[in-house]
Amino acid sequence: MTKQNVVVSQPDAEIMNMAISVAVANSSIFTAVAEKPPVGPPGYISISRRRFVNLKNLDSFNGAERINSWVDSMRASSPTHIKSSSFLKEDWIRQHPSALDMFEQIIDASKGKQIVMFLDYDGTLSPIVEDPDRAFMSDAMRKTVKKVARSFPTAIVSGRCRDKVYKFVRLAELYYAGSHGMDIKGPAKGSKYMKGSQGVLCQPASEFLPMIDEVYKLLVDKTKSTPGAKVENNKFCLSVHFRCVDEKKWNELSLQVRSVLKEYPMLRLTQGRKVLEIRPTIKWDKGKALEFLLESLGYAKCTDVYPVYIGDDRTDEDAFKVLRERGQGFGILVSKIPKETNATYSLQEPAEVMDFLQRLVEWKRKSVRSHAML
Ligand SMILES: O=P(O)(O)OC[C@H]1O[C@H](O[C@H]2O[C@H](CO)[C@@H](O)[C@H](O)[C@H]2O)[C@H](O)[C@@H](O)[C@@H]1O
Repeated sequence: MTKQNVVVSQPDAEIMNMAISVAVANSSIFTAVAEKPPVGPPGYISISRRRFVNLKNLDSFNGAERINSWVDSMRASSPTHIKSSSFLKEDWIRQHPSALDMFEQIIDASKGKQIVMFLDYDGTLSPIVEDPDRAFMSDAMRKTVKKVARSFPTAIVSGRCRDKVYKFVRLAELYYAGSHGMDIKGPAKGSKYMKGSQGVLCQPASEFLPMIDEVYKLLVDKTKSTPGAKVENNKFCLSVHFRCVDEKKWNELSLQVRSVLKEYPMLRLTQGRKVLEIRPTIKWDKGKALEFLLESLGYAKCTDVYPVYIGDDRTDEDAFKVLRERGQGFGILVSKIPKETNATYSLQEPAEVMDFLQRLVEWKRKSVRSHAML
């Protein structure tokens, strides 16, 4: 990495045509979409804004039906509503076996390859709780993640804003991709895997900051009449929490969100666990963040890399899909209930995630020791 900041040209007026420059050394992620030779400083690659914004698939705000379908789907995927038959569950587990049960096979497949770990935060490293500000991770989990980071390059990939997730995790040796990957920073301590990576590596949505702040204020104001509603500012995206809102009021809350967002076609909605996420309509997600980090670590074209992504939410599916398409490594979905997923394996809850990570660290320790004795 020669330069470490994403440079984005002028805001609003020509938003659809402007170029975005992203600092990536020898990048291949962006070259495929680059229309013109770089116009930014050396070390930056320019991407046409027209290409960067996913116009065809603009998941932008387009009506009450759409938002109602989000709410219906949020309702349907809530564990309190799902009564899956034991047959369904067994079938699902056959298709997505427990990563703990498959541990030996996983290790065999990773032999001779560099494992790179990607960990989602909420619902993966910390249990889901009512108050998003109190989603603490246990000290035991923190110690485990610290050991993981000593053994393999490790990144936290979260929908939360990077600073906030850092405050929960408090490990300076990790890469952090906050705001669903729209804010990536290297380890504060520096990295043995990527020299000079302490700074911000990628912020592809920085021109959206003023808009996100504006919409945050509007949403706070609009939703204050709905008891239990909470709007969280995740810097490059926003979360509107439904968890503490009476289910009878979910439609009302969704309509409040709609009434604000209809004025902002450059923002789109995605759905998480009892949360609607509002984010820029750029083609960037946790999958792109994973690719960016692999590339930055120098593994873009390596056949001997083995990325492992663990996550519990819909937004993690983008990363699972990338791994499936690359045919490298695998995803692990954290879920107690059968869900459609691109992950290969499953784990039931954060406690099982910790077991899996501990086994991985232990295996690594033993394999380093046995190599040293050769
Ligand atoms: O990508 P993640 O790290 O999983 O972040 C996704 C969202 O997680 C948080 O919300 C979720 O967890 C809360 C605390 O357990 C829970 O109250 C909420 O219902 C869940 O949706 C976080 O607050 C959001 O901002 C993140 O986008």
